[in-house]
Amino acid sequence: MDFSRLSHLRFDTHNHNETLTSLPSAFLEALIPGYGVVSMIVFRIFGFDIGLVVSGCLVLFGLTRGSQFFYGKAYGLFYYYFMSTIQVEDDDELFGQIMEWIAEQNMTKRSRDLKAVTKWVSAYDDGEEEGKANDDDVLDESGIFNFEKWASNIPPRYEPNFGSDKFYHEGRVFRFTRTRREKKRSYWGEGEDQVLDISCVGRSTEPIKELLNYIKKWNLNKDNKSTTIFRPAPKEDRKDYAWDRQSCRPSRPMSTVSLDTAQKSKIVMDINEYLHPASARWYAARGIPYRRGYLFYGPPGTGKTSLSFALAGIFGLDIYCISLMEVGLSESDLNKLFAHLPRRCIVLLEDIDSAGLRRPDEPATDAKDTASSTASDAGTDDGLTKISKADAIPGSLKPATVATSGGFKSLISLSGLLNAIDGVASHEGRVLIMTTNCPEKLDAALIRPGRVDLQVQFTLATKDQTRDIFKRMYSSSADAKSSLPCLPASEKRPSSSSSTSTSTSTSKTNPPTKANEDYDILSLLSQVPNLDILEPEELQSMADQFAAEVPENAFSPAEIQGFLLMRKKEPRRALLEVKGWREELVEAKKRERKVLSVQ
Ligand SMILES: Nc1ncnc2c1ncn2[C@@H]1O[C@H](COP(=O)(O)OP(=O)(O)OP(=O)(O)O)[C@@H](O)[C@H]1O
Repeated sequence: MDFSRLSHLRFDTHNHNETLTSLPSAFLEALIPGYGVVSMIVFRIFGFDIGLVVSGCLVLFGLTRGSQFFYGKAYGLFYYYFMSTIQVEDDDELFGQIMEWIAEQNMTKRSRDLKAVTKWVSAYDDGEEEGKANDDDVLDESGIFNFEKWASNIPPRYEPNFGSDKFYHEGRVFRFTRTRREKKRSYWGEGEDQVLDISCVGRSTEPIKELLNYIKKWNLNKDNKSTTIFRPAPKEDRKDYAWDRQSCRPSRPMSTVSLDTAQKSKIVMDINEYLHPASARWYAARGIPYRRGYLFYGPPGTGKTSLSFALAGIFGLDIYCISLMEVGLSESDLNKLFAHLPRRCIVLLEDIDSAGLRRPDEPATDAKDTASSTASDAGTDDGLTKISKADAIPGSLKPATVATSGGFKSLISLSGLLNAIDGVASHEGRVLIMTTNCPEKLDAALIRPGRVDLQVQFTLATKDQTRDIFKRMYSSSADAKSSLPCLPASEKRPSSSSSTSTSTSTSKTNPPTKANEDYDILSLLSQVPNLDILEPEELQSMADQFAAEVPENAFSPAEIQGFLLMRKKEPRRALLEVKGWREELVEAKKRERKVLSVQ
């Protein structure tokens, strides 16, 4: 730029030969090298002064920038004095709910600037996504389910991109702003920290609060009821937040847990009464800590976890799972976890006995316990545990840091656990469920009334439970049918009342035409049967026959369910084969064999 040319520029009001256009020309000459030559050429060829056009553009540019500047300033002042805002951070449950709601609003539908999200989903999370995929198009030409093909059918979710936009709700205009914040490290790697600002005109946040309540209700009323499962956040993140949302499962209906009806109703009624808002006042008026604890005990696979999830579903509670065997989980972590629970929730402490919590002065009774006590000493030497409270059983609650199966050391002493469960800092309003296979190994202090209010026994399958499991497996109700995969249309065959294991293996359908080394496997696919549809009376009679073949209190519901799952479309085959399976299982249990030849 040749600024020396600016020295030629002077405001001479007496010189009328100097036109107005020479003023910007002199500026442009100084700012754009060669401008004078170009303007002269244009003038000579076209006969007009290019300076007029350029100065017009400059004035427009200046006006635009100026108005932008003043608009920004004015909006800032207006925003500051006449608008209200509520901010939501991305680690809050509300963030996801708002994004889901806003994704369905007109603002997102008409926007030309969107963010497509293909979310990582866990096995349980994808229930909702599944609905969006086309189930008929998930098998390849050989009839094999292809996950990539299935996943490619799921459309991404479109969300508003970073920035601002406005939307209307119930006659009011709101401003939605999504911004990035500095990145923070999370369990899954480096994640993006985002915030949402929802604003409205007016000096009250009331309309935004109403909107957020509306979104929460909208979220609740969506068809798919689900239970969110939380686990302790990874050690390095625990100073920021205690819990990590792990997955979201469709809620388990209570009816799918086979248990004595009286027992089920007793638990449901007890929790229902406890959760009622009036109960909190009742407890407070009597000086009783507002907490409720349950002990579910019984052999493995009898439905302890299943009932916990069904209860969470029925009461719309989230589940907070803690394993005392979690590596690195210290007593202060445990206290923090209990202190950071929401107002109402279920805390699930699974397999409490295998955490090896016991009084150190108890004699070791088996090999595992011997290992435990050895490690207990080692653990104490580490100085990793300390007695934080001894009010429950004075004097006797030394740290019980032990090694259990797998060689991990639980850093939690019995006193530390008791302190977390019902210490002064502990949370009120939660439902604590502890599960165990060996209640006799538990310390009496852990299950004393006040900590455990109701003990629920789970037994090996009774005749009723066996019947129930059979009926649920083969029920032809709409729900049951829709959850079963179907064969490609060309390979469907009518169900016949005489279909058995032999009929499926001899069924003649077109073998796969592809000549490749997988031929044998692929040809088996053509023999996969379709679900035998049973009339209710027939189903009842078969369930009775099945229950008559399975000895009472000998097998767990999980074992029976496992056997039926292998024949989930073939109730008749299950009836035919139950005897062989029963004998094999009884024999295996007698000889303490872990593997079965009939499954
Ligand atoms: N009473 C039951 N009713 C219905 N299904 C059951 C029942 N018991 C077990 N099952 C089935 O068996 C499987 C294992 O059940 P679950 O995990 O609830 O058992 P658990 O008692 O918690 O076992 P563990 O003590 O080993 O943790 C689940 O798939 C569940 O559906």
